[in-house]
Amino acid sequence: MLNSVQINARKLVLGGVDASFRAISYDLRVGKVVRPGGQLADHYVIPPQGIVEIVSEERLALPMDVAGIAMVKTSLSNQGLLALNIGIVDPGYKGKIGSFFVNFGRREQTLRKGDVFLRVVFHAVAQDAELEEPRPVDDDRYLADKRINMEANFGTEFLNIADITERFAKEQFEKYRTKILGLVASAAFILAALTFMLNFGNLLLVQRFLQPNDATRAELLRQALDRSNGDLAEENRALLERVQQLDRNLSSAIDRLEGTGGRIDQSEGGPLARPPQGQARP
Ligand SMILES: Nc1ccn([C@H]2C[C@H](O)[C@@H](COP(=O)(O)OP(=O)(O)OP(=O)(O)O)O2)c(=O)n1
Repeated sequence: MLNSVQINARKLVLGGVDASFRAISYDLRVGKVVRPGGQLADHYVIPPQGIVEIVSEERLALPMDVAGIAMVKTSLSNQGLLALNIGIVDPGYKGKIGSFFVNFGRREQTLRKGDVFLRVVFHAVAQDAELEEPRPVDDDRYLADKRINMEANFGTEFLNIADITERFAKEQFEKYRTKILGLVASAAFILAALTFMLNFGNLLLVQRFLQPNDATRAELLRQALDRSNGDLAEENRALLERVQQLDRNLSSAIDRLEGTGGRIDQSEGGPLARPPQGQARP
C-alpha cells in the first residue's frame, strides 16, 4: 500500500488538495452532485431514504503498476450516508470517480461541493503479467453518463416507498379485481335474495295472523254447520211434536165422530173442526 508521499510524488491524484492526503490514502472531494432528476448541482439535501450521486472533484491518474481501492468514509456512514460504489480502481484508470449515496438515517443530510466523500488507498501491482490499459475517461462524458443513468433509473427515494407501495397496491388490485367484482356481485345478489325473502316472510307472517288458514276455516265452517244442525234438530223436534199433537187430535176427532153417528160437535176445537160459515180457518 502506498503512503501519502508516494501518492503525491507519483501524481496519482490530479487536482488534489493537501488536506485530503492521509498517511496511506487520499480523501476524494465532492465535485458535482447529480440530483435524482439528473440535474447537476453543487449541493443536495438528501431526505431520509433519499439518493444522490456524487462525482469527484479530482481525477485519478493511475499508471499500470498501481491500483486503487475506493472505500467509505466512516464519518459519513455514521451520519447514515452510505456510499454504494466502493471498489477497485483498475491499474491505468484515468478519470473521475463517482458513487451513489443513500440516506439511511432519520434526518436529512447535505452533501456539498468540497466535502470529502470517498477514501482511496493505492496498491502497487506486480508487473509480471501483460495488462491492458483502460482508455481514459473523459470528464464531461463521465458526468453525462451519470446524469442519464440517474434520471433513467432512480427516483427521489432509493427505496421509492411511495412508488413501490402504489405499484404493489395497483398490481394487487388488478390481480384481485375480477375476484372482488365477482364477490361484490354475489354479495349483492345474496343481499337482494335475503331482502326478498325477508319481505316474503313478512307477508306470510301477516297473512298468517290476518287470514285464517285452511284448518281455521274448516273449524269455523264446522262450528257454523253444528249450529245450523242444532237449529234444524230443534225445529224438527218442534215439528214432530206438532205432528204428534195433530195426530192425537185427529184420532180423538174421529172417535167423537164415530160416537156421534157422523155429527160434528161444533163445541170441540181441533184441527178438523169446521170453521163457522164465512170464517176462514186459521
Ligand atoms: N466508485 C468508483 C469505483 C470505480 N470507478 C471506476 C474505476 C474502475 O477502474 C472502473 C471499473 O470499476 P468496476 O470494475 O468496479 O466497475 P464495472 O464493473 O462497471 O467496470 P467494467 O466495465 O470495467 O467491468 O470504474 C468509479 O468510477 N467509481
